[in-house]
Amino acid sequence: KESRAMKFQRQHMDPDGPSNNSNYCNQMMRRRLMTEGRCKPVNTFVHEPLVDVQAVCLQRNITCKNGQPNCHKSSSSMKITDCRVTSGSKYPNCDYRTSQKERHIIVACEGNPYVPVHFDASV
Ligand SMILES: Nc1ncnc2c1ncn2[C@@H]1O[C@H](C(=O)NS(=O)(=O)C[C@H]2[C@@H](O)[C@H](n3ccc(=O)[nH]c3=O)O[C@@H]2CO)[C@@H](O)[C@H]1O
Repeated sequence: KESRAMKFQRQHMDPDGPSNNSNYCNQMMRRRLMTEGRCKPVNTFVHEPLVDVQAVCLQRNITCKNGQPNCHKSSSSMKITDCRVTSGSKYPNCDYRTSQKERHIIVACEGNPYVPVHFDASV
């Protein structure tokens, strides 16, 4: 069974990206298995080294969207790509808009080692 830490990496880590093509999200959402059963509506990929994203867990605690207190915000902005399903998207042909941004990321961390397990938001 996939651990939550590994699921976070599958869904949100792409250190070698971003590739500047408008099909990035259509390709990556499939490749990372987020178009099975349904088109995942929103997903962010982070284009920074894994160690830098793991280090976000060392920032002070802030409240997550779900009210839990185990979220942390990156101290600097990071290169990300937001993938958002288009209005014309029809499962199983999931279609995404690809938006490259530089934002602070907010992740939830859990476990020992205390590592990212959920992408909460970007600001
Ligand atoms: N505090 C916590 N501590 C520990 N665990 C926590 C905590 N909170 C949730 N989980 C768990 O995480 C799991 C999970 O998949 N949560 S999810 O909200 O659906 C993820 C969102 C995110 O993937 C994506 N999104 C969203 C915005 C954006 O900018 N970029 C972007 O990518 O959309 C998704 C839906 O919003 C679930 O098992 C839940 O129990």
